[in-house]
Amino acid sequence: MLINISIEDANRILADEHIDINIIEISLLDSLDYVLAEDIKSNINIPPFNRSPLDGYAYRSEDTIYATEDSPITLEVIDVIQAGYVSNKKINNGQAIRIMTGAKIPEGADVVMKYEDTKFTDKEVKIFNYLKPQSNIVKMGEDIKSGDIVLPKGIVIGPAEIGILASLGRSHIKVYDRPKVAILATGDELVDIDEELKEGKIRNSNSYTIAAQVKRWGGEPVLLGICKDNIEETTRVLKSSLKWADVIITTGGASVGDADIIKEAFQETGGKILFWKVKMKPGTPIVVAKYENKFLFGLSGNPAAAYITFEQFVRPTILRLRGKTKYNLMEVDSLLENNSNKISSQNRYIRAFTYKKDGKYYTKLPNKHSSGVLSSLSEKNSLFFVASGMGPYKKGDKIKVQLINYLEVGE
Ligand SMILES: Nc1nc2c(c(=O)[nH]1)N[C@H]1C(S)=C(S)[C@@H](COP(=O)(O)OP(=O)(O)OC[C@H]3O[C@@H](n4cnc5c(N)ncnc54)[C@H](O)[C@@H]3O)O[C@H]1N2
Ligand code: MOO
Ligand SMILES: [Mg+2]
Repeated sequence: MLINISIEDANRILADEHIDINIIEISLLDSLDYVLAEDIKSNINIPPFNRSPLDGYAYRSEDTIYATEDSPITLEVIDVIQAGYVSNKKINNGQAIRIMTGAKIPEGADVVMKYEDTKFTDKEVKIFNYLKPQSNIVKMGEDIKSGDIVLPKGIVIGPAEIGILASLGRSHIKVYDRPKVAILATGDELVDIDEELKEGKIRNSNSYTIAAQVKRWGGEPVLLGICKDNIEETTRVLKSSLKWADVIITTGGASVGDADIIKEAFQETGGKILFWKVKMKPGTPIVVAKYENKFLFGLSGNPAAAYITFEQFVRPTILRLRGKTKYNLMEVDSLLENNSNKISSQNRYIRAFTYKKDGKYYTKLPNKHSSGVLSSLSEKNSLFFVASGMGPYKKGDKIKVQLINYLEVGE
């Protein structure tokens, strides 16, 4: 078992683990934010015909070569085409058809002039200037050509992709499924949110924080409730969850206390421990195991430690399980707003609020930092990483922060 490893090694070990991704078929609108699991090829041209981009008149360009402001050319109007309809008339010399935006260009016409630049009656239209052939004609296949791979496998489905799929007539598509994530709180001291608080007890907040983080990154959280610090009971719950969950996250019992049994429980399930303890604060005692193709994350019981180690180590795994290939958090250069007097003896992620003003990012640190304090994580959107031995920092120092809610956008 690897113990007390660096943050980089922990990330590398996790990234090297093989990921089995499930593919499901899903209805179009439900596919928002899923990753596409098939190449989408078009079997039609879009638009499927040459069409008018304007409300105006379609005619033959050659008829109007000599049209000028002072000496307009008059054409006979032989039909009207609304969008969605076609004309069975062919335009000959000296003729025009009144046409609406989106309608199919009639046979014989090679140009469209908008209403505003003409003078017209029901029977005639006057053209005052010459337009080259093909002016104001949207070509068949301008948007999508038949045979094109319009959406490649691996892209994230957003509103535009949903529209493209709709235009291709796809009501169902193949996507990578969302991982099912079982969440278990462990600790004799825990009661659930609707239970009375007796002496020595605290409420289980971790399960809810973690479930919200899982949801935010697109996993499907399933709360397993609370387990006592008992290895048999914990192992039993883990084993039954391993039958259906892709990921199990526990909180508590990860350290060296008498009742800290998570590492042993992971082993009892038959899982292989990938590592235990990472050189960082908060969250040092994280334990990660693999059982077949499933991941088990044993996070510290301390609420801020669980929150931060989730973002560093669990989030990338959830995103990979959803078929995403980009999963690093966005990092920005920022200016520190307050002094941070501590010299860090260990690598440390400090919770922070980062905002933009006049084109620059600024970062404010809260007063409370302890790994047992959850309240000061409220409205924090970033983490200031301080490597071991670094600091103190003062107001105005240039720092780098991770934005917790945004993924890095790369090529
Ligand atoms: N002798 C040592 N003691 C500790 C060490 C160490 O290296 N040597 N490491 C400390 C560090 S760092 C951390 S972090 C914690 C990790 O603790 P555990 O993962 O074993 O978690 P617990 O002991 O079960 O609980 C810690 C703390 O968190 C509270 N807690 C637990 N579950 C929840 C929950 N679901 N919701 C809210 N709060 C929860 C629990 O009551 C404790 O206060 O160990 C240090 N000790
Ligand atoms: O690593 Mo622990 O999470 O700081 O208290
Ligand atoms: Mg403990």
